[in-house]
Amino acid sequence: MATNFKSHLPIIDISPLLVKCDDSDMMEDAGVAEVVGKLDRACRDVGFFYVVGHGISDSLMNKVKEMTHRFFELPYEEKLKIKITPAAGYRGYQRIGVNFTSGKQDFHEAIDCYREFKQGKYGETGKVLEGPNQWPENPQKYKELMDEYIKLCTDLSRNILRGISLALGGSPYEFEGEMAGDPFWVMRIIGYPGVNQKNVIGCGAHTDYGLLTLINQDDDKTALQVKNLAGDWIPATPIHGSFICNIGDMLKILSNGVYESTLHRVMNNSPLYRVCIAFFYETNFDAMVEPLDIFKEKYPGDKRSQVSKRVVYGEHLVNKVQTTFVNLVEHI
Ligand SMILES: N=C(N)NCCCC[C@H](N)C(=O)O
Ligand SMILES: O=C(O)CCC(=O)C(=O)O
Ligand SMILES: [Fe+2]
Repeated sequence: MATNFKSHLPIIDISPLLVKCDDSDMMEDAGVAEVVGKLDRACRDVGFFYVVGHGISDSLMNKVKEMTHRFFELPYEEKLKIKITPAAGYRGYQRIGVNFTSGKQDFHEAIDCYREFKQGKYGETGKVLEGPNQWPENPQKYKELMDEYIKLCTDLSRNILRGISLALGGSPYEFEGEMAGDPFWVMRIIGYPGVNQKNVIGCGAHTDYGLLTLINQDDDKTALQVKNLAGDWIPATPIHGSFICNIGDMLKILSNGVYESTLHRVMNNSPLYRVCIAFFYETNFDAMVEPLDIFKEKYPGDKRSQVSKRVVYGEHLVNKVQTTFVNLVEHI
């Protein structure tokens, strides 16, 4: 695990990158080069970092969390109107205890959303996740708000990945085109009830499945924990207005193992209800993901580059979803 940090996660102000991210020669800008250097260190050493200067307004970040609190406060019957089922493409609301990580029940409830796509577009594999996202009637305009948020998160993720692509020594566009020019995305809107006992596992240790994750979490509870090289769990204390950004399994493979996806878990050791909106930016659904030639050439002798993995992203995702919700299948 590429996490040799001791306590804090790095904080990166990416605004210089965003100013230039549409210029192909962005690396000539000193500000961009500095951001790229920081991204490289953070991705090599930690796999997790805070992003500030990302251009998504505080008021939108907050509104997304406020609306989410309002949804989870609704009575159970109300939330169950948009219940997750295999027939609904595993989209919708799941009560506490439905989600499993490594065979254990997690203590959270959530709405799961996936990018929508045309029936049949991704064959048999894609069928598992087909269907429209399910949105509640209340709070009103929740869907509209989240649609706007998803659009901004998609653009932001692509732009951060341009920096990461440069950080690996590639062009800005190694994670576009055939690999991720038509990126899939996943969004989990998650609620963790407050507890009065320690060490209740809100979400068990896992790595994320795709390229890059953007986490928008409540400011006043520390619950997300990241595992370092020494095996300690380091708290990812909230920083107001920031995203926590972390590397997923597909970026590990594409980078030839130079950057790794870091284990993390969630424990809301607080009596207060915590929400988190996790946006997962992924490759194309049908991308065959394997180490990119450019990174195999650049990092041939690297010990960590023994990534022989080759996986179709959509299959990786569907496998994970079916393991996570194995108990739902019986209730169709
Ligand atoms: N789409 C992503 N990355 N979701 C991460 C969820 C992690 C928990 C899930 N139960 C699991 O077992 O992985
Ligand atoms: O609740 C969080 O802070 C993170 C959740 C998470 O790791 C995930 O859904 O993949
Ligand atoms: Fe995660």
